Amino acid sequence: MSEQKNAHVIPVVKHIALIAHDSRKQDMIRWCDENKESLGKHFLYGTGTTAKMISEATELPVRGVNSGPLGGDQQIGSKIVEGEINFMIFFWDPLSMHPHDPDVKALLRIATLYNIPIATNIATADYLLTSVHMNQPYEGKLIDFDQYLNRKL
Ligand SMILES: O=C(CO)COP(=O)(O)O
Repeated sequence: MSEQKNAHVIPVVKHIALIAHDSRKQDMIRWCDENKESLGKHFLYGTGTTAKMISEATELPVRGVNSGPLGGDQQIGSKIVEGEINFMIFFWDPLSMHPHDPDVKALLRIATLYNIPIATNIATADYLLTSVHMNQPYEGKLIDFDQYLNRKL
């Protein structure tokens, strides 16, 4: 076997945050289900309820933080600042107000500031997931990589 074949293979893996407001959760679940194979290559985070619903519907492992209204948006924002998230899919609700609107705005602000690609609808999420950047090996900080490989979330 050639040396090349024995070379250590680095898996293609990015850290993606998945977040959806209630009126958009079904869109998020459907999109995740349709893209299950591609998403399965990446490490997924989500706000509490979104993460739970995606995991239950698709069996994709999604590491949940708190629910959005209970600080989940801020936790995701903090992970962005720490360099732990590469892409954000955030299906926010453009038709209603939320009690944690300042947190939503703060998350969008911090993701913009840190140059994180953000998809707020299915069309853009499709572009992100099929982008060459999504499919380049991860070069940044990898957290809990062993856990990721074993899918022990
Ligand atoms: O409110 C949210 C984002 O602002 C989403 O939170 P959940 O995923 O917990 O519903």
